[in-house]
Amino acid sequence: MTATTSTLEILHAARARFEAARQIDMLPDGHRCRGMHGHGFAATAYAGIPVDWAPYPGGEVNALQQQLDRCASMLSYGVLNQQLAQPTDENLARWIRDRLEVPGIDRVAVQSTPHQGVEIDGRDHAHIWRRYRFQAAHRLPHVPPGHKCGRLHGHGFEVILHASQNLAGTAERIDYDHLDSLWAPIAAQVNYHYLNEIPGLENPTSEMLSSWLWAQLKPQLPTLSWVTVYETASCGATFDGTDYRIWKDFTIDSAVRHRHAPANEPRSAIHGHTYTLRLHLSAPIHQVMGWTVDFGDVKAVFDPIFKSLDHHPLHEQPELADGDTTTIARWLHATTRRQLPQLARVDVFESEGGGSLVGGHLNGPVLPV
Ligand SMILES: Nc1nc2c(c(=O)[nH]1)N=C([C@H](O)[C@H](O)COP(=O)(O)OP(=O)(O)OP(=O)(O)O)CN2
Repeated sequence: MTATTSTLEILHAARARFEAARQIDMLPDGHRCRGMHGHGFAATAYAGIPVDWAPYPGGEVNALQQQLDRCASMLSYGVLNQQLAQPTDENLARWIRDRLEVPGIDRVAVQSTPHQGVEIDGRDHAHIWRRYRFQAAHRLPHVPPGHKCGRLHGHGFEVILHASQNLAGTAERIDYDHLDSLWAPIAAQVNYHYLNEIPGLENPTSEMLSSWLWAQLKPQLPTLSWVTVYETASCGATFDGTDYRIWKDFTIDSAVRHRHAPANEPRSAIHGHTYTLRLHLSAPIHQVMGWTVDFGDVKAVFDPIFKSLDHHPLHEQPELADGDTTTIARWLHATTRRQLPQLARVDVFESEGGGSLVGGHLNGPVLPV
């Protein structure tokens, strides 16, 4: 459930890490995860927290964090089977969700490794995802002369395959392993290759790559819900079979204080964060360029706003005086949309996974931060 202000949806987010052991007995004999083993888990909760629930306006993310930390501490350095019989990622996410004493929980995600996880959405559906890497070269043949992406260059690309399926009663490893088996022939085509030489990838933007991957995979994986392509660590595209979305991350190092925090709350004093700002844009694909909006144009348009925030005291700007991530994300959404009407959503994280999401619609894949 999201909190809504006129046309905007707002989600607060928090993440907690915990180390724990588990064995998953329902897996077939011989499977590596049948034996006792351990993971460094990350749990993330997203909630549209109603006004007046947190101890002070602007304290929502911290209040959610405390709740999530409490749940994680019940699991930390323990054997998960003592809490739940089949501690798959999906079951863990439900277990945590059921113990969060927070109104407006929208989704809960669990990552068992940096490369895989499950998210339980507001309709109780499970979305599993798994991340793959490949090394490849490309050039964008239609960009204007002098554009750096017109030159032959390369990336360590990352792809996340998201499948929407309810794993209840089935073995989680079948699904992760199934994704692996579908990815293997694609990896053989793209890894250590020049993408422009692959039929269908003559203009290999992130957008074109995401829809090309979708076309390869969807017939074999009807539950495929999104394909996400990271072109670099800070930008990429997502395709859901119909619509494209891109995102671009920015990092700002800024000071802040929470105006409404009580004096005994550390956030009432001047402090600071290395924030991650993630701008999501949604637009029809340009038929020649093969992209929605050039990442470079997003950077150029956002640059003055970026410069007004980076290495500045945010709370000294009248619109940001409250100092919390929701206020910052709302302001960024309003201010940036005037210059970039394709802006669909803004995420502001003050810590790993902890922050606020603001936009017209907040559905879509939650990308690991
Ligand atoms: N919408 C798209 N825009 C751009 C794409 C694309 O696929 N879709 N691709 C490129 C280039 O190939 C390029 O490699 C990406 O460059 P850039 O946007 O500059 O991203 P960086 O991470 O290198 O930028 P930083 O300066 O590190 O922020 C261009 N545009």
